[in-house]
Order: sequence, then C-alpha cells, then structure tokens
Amino acid sequence: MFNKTYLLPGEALKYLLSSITDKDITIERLRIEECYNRIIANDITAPEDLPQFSRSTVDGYALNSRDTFGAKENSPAYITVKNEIFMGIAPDFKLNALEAAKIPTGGMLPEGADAVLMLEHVQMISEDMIEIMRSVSPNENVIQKGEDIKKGETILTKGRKLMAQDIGALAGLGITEIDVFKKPIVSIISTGDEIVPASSPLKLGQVRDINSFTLAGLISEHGGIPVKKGIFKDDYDTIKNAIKEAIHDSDMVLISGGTSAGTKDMTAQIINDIAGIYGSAGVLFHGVSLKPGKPTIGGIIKNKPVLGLPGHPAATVVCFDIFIRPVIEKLSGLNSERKFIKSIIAKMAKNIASAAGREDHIRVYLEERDGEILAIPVLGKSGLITTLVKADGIVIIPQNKLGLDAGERVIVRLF
Ligand SMILES: Nc1nc2c(c(=O)[nH]1)N[C@H]1C(S)=C(S)[C@@H](COP(=O)(O)OP(=O)(O)OC[C@H]3O[C@@H](n4cnc5c(N)ncnc54)[C@H](O)[C@@H]3O)O[C@H]1N2
Ligand code: MOO
Repeated sequence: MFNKTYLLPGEALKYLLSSITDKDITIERLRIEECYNRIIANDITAPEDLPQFSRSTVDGYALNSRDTFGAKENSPAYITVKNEIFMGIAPDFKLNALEAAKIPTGGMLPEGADAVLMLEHVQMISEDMIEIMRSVSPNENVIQKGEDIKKGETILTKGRKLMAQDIGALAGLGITEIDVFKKPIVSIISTGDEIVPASSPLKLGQVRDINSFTLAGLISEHGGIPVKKGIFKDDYDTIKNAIKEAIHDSDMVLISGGTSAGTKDMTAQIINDIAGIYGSAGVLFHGVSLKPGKPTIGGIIKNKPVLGLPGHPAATVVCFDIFIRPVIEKLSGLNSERKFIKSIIAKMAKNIASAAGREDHIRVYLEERDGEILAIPVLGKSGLITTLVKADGIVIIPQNKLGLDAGERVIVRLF
C-alpha cells in the first residue's frame, strides 16, 4: 500500500463523514448545570421576557426624561422626590409630571418613569426636592422589559454546543432542564505485543500504553465518552474479537497500532473481514498524504466509523485532530456552523521544509518576544510523546507548499 498516491487528509475526512449516514441521535433530558459543553437537541424559545420589568442600571432617581429636557447648570429643573423604590419589590405608586423616586441599581421603574438620573448628577435641595442640571434621554440608565430576551424569541438553536453563558441565559428564563444529544461512546483498542499497561513494570523491549490515555482525554474534551477496551496482542483472532465487541457496544471504534506495512500490521485486513460479515463498506482509505499519520485507516462497519491509528503517539494526536474530532462532532449532533477551532496567529521562528503533495502538521510551542507571538517548531520524531508535551499547538503546511519561511505568519491550532 505504501507506494500509492493517497488522499489528502481533507478528502479522506470528507469521504469518511459522507459514509456515515445520519441516524437519529438519541436525546437525554438533563438539569442545566449538567449541560456545559453539551449539544442542545431542540431550539429553545423564551417562555417569558427577560427582564420581566424595566429596571435601573444605576443608583439614582427614576423620573420621566421629559421633565429634564433643557435642564442645564444655569437653568436647572426642580423635581419632587415622591417615594423610594426597594430591591425586589414592585413600586405600588405612579409618578406624575415633575415627580421622581429614589431607585437602587436593579430596582424596578415605577409607572410614569422612563429614565434614571445618577445620584452624582443630582443636588438635594430639601428632603423631597432635587435640583437637576443636566437632561437624560428616554431609557437612559434603564434595561427595558424584554430588552435582553423577548418572549417567543429563539435564543438557542438545535446543535449548538452550550457555553457557560448559554446556561446562564436559560437560568435567567427559569428553564432548568433541557434536552441534549447523548454523547457518542468511543471505544479505544490498543494493539501490540510490546504494549503493556501504564501500571506495569517494564521488561526490556516493552512499551507502556500511552495512546489510550491520550485518546481518552481528547475524546472527553471533544464531547465523547471514552471506553478503554484494553491492550490486545498482535493476533488476528484476538484483535478481530475485540473490534467486533467494540462495534457492538459503541458508536465509534479506534484501534491504535498495526496500521503500517509490517507482518503484524493487520488492522486493515481485520476491518475488511468484519465488514464482510455485515455487508458493510469496510476500509475506505488506508494511507493519507500526511505527516505524521501517513498509515491512518478510515473505515465503516455497520454504519459505525472505525479508525486505525498509527502507533506513534504524535501521529495519534494529529489523527485525532483531523479525523476523530470531526467524526465525534457529527455523532454528537453538533451544528456545523459552530465548529470553531481555537487558534492564534503567530510568526514562524524558523524555516521548516515540507514535501510537495503532503500535508505536514508541525508541532510548535509559542513564545512572546518583543510584543510578537512566535511559533517555534518542536523538532523530533512522531514516536516521541514529549514533542506533544512541549507543544502548544499545530501549524499545518498545506500540500501545495514546500515549507514555511521564518517570519511567515501562520495559524496555530491550539491544543
Ligand atoms: N516499512 C514501513 N514502515 C513504517 C511505515 C511505512 O510507511 N513503511 N510507516 C511508519 C509510520 S509513518 C508510522 S506512524 C508507524 C505506524 O505504525 P503502526 O500503526 O503499524 O503501529 P505499531 O507498529 O504497532 O507501532 C508503532 C510504534 O508506536 C508504538 N506504539 C504503538 N501503540 C502504542 C501505544 N498504545 N502507546 C505507546 N506507544 C505505542 C509502538 O511500540 C511502535 O514503537 O509505522 C511506521 N513504519
Ligand atoms: O505517521 Mo508516522 O507518525 O509519520 O511516524
């Protein structure tokens, strides 16, 4: 397989995504405090106005702005202070012309008032008379009834990933439970005769399982439920059974290792063999024009995405970013309009070469020097986990570029 022309990562991803037919994603009803970063399953319409009454944004005097028009230092207006408003209590009086009421920040405006004059702009003439030397316009220092949200307005749309402030808005409207899409369950299968659990002492030649931990963290961060299925020997039947079981009890399956050209690299063959049992598509691509991550496998079994990930830890993370995150998002019901990647523009600190026709994902760390953000490449093989530990993000060199020049502005996709 390794002398062919491969799909570019973007093309391979499109192929994979288009091969997953949309099925109804199941819904669960949760209390809003459990909904941070969850994907909302229905449009939410405001059942009431927010706020429900016009309220002051300052400490001062509620009055009718008309009574202040033309007020200046050399021709002040005089207004009678009729009453005082207290927090949380609706005023039971009405203001007439040339009347005001003392009001705290957040207090409810009485009928007859349309503005609030700040305390600092008022002179007390007597216990119940204020002198005003400037005018206020209608609605000045006031949040009007329904100004934040109008009753009947759609405030959140289906497929949105809920931010903390979205949950705050729901609370403000008294909505304490909502429907969200269930998180997809993503199984992780680690393969390799040399791989042992992180808790194991090592015999020479053995390697502790790094990838299932990295993947589990990334899956959780991006809205999936990781299920670590364990470490499986490079044995056809063992891995086949592990994948079959994972297909049965999860929405997506990741297999770490066994993607390249060695005699024990049988992931693609096993995916095709299981797919054959169910009449599924099997392997859609094996190999992409990508570094690191060239031997990546993308496939479908029983309408479930199955990814074979190169064993090298940095390749695993790059593959997650390119293939797994978008698939988890699709399986989560995330609306495509809100798929933003956190990124920053930085200046490349060094020249970096790349081969034509291949997309390179360069690990970089960021440093601020002389008011500029520099992206400094973390050099090292994709088998080194510390190349990721030291990095703050990834810079992509597209297939049509032969590298990046020092000083060039680049987008860094932040971890
Ligand atoms: N003849 C060729 N050999 C290789 C090619 C190639 O094109 N031709 N591609 C190389 C590239 S690029 C990569 S990436 C790796 C992919 O390897 P596999 O997916 O087959 O994975 P393994 O051979 O099982 O392991 C590779 C390496 O990674 C370590 N590993 C595996 N799993 C884990 C884990 N869960 N935690 C930590 N480390 C892991 C493993 O011990 C190996 O050292 O193939 C190249 N070879
Ligand atoms: O995908 Mo490999 O990581 O280029 O070493």
